[in-house]
Amino acid sequence: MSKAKSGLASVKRDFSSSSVGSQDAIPWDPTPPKATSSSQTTSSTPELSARETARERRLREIQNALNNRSTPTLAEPTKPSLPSKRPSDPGLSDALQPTKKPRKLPPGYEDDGEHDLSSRSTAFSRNKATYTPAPLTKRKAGTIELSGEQKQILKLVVDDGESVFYTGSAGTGKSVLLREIIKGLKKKYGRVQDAVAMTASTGIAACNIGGVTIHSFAGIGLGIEDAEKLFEKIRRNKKALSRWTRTKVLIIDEVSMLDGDLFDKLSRIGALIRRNMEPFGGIQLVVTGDFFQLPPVGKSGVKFAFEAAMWKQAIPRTFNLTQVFRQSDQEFIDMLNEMRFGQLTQKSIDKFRSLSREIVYEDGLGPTELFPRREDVHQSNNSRMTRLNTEVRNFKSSDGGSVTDPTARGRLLSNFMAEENLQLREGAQVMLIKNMDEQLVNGSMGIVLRFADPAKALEEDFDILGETTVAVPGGKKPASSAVGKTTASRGILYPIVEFSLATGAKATMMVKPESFKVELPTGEVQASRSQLPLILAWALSIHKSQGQTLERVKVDLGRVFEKGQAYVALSRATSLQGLQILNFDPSKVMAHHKVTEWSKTLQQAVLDEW
Ligand SMILES: Nc1ncnc2c1ncn2[C@@H]1O[C@H](COP(=O)(O)OP(=O)(O)OP(=O)(O)O)[C@@H](O)[C@H]1O
Repeated sequence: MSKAKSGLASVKRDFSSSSVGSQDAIPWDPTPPKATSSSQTTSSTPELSARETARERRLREIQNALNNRSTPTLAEPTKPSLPSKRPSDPGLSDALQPTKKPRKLPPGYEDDGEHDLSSRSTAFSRNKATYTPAPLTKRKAGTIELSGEQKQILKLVVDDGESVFYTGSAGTGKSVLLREIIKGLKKKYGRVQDAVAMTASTGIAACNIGGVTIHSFAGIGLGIEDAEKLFEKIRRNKKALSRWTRTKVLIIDEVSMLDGDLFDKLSRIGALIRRNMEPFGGIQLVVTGDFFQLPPVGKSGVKFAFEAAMWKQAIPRTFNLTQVFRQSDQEFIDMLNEMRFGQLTQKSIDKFRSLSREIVYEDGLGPTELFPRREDVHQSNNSRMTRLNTEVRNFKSSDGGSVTDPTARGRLLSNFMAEENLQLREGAQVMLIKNMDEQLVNGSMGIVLRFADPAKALEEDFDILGETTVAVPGGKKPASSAVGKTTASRGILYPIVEFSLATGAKATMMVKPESFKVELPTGEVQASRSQLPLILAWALSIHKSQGQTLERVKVDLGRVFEKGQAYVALSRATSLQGLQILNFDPSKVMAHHKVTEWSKTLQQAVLDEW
């Protein structure tokens, strides 16, 4: 086998643009598109669809402009008194603009020359910037073309069965690649029971990939005892024992938060159970994460997984993804990379400081404020809700699953992004927490326009997102009761949300409940929750924001206390224009010295290998 090019030789290249291109389009389908969500819009009323392709939309806009009429929206709010005014058609003026200077877009994006990042009007005056959201970039709807480096790792893992650790700075597509790897492995192993174990260091990260925590997979409880004692414990747990024996590939996501001692214990346990003295008993490992992001929690002296005695032996190959997808502005990418390595130049410090201005978003959709503490998140969201002064509607989740112990169950359920009690009001700013189709993805932001009865979809002309079981508005039914299907929901009012898409277009949809699960490789659902796939999004914890891509971000660095937190928070933003930073303090953005040192040795090791 030809030796794969290890990106770690190019850790330095992180500071500049990367160039790996890719030829073959790989269809990207995070969750199967709901037949209803896309097809309804396009097939039932194509001329009114807010979800048509960007090109169709532009043609219609131009046609409308020529005919001197405004663009119709999918569902008009019944109450015109929304909290803020949104332009009827933000793309219209662009249509009439002279062609802008071409700009460089990262591979994976398609530029037809019609849109220019610089065309977003961000006028700075007296420490205030006005931001008129315009189409950001045009990405091929429905497809993400994996870069060359992503494809290379995919092949090594799926085709060649190699154990790998791949890292990369924020936004380099680690999660996108992991989803492709999971897809590929599931296809490879088909029905082989327990073959692919999808785990992560924390519950939230595990939920994001539809898996379980590494603790839960391993059956080690808190994992405090030594490996031999834990081995005895697992031997008495038939299910855990069988998982360890059958697993062919163990995926560990967000490894930066995994404790180094635990890594060694797991390796030893695998060897003991499988009677194979190789690390992890010979199980193929796929480990990913960015050690410059959040560190292991709950211990004073942090021991990172790369400090584990078995780390190198267990994962002989390491790769560094270098192509940043989340941001396309090279200045911002460079600033984030400097920050990641704790090497901020004065120029970048000045630039970060200049971002303290308030940004006025002309479409009324405000930034998401990121806080390190949950209390601040609740307080911020609650105070914004109270200001709305519209009727509160409570959506209570319907929970289930095989874990019955209330504490254990509560802990599992608390990892879901979906709330047990979701309170919404007309005008509430919300974020979608599930990939629904190509355009409405985890992280899509919107505003609740009104509440309506799904049975009136045809009459009132709106589309419905999410067509599964029903959460209980008002909490009238017990939380554990599994309730009926869509047809049984007659009379229940669900929110109609106007989403702002990455293309700059709007999509107005009714949002219905979706199910969220913590599932073992056997298919056993440990905990499940049926709830609207929405959360209030004026504020979010940095912890929950990990993995998200946000176009409008506000961070007060004065509140940040943990290494890596500032980097995670700022790197969620897609552009400098959509980022506001209060109390910027260079000492708050320092990388952990162990991680910085480790990354240097890695670089050297790979250079030697070359
Ligand atoms: N090959 C690609 N082509 C186009 N867009 C991509 C590609 N890979 C990733 N992206 C996009 O880049 C953004 C960041 O991707 P992703 O969340 O996978 O990065 P990440 O490395 O996991 O980031 P983080 O470490 O910050 O969580 C997402 O919007 C994703 O859709």
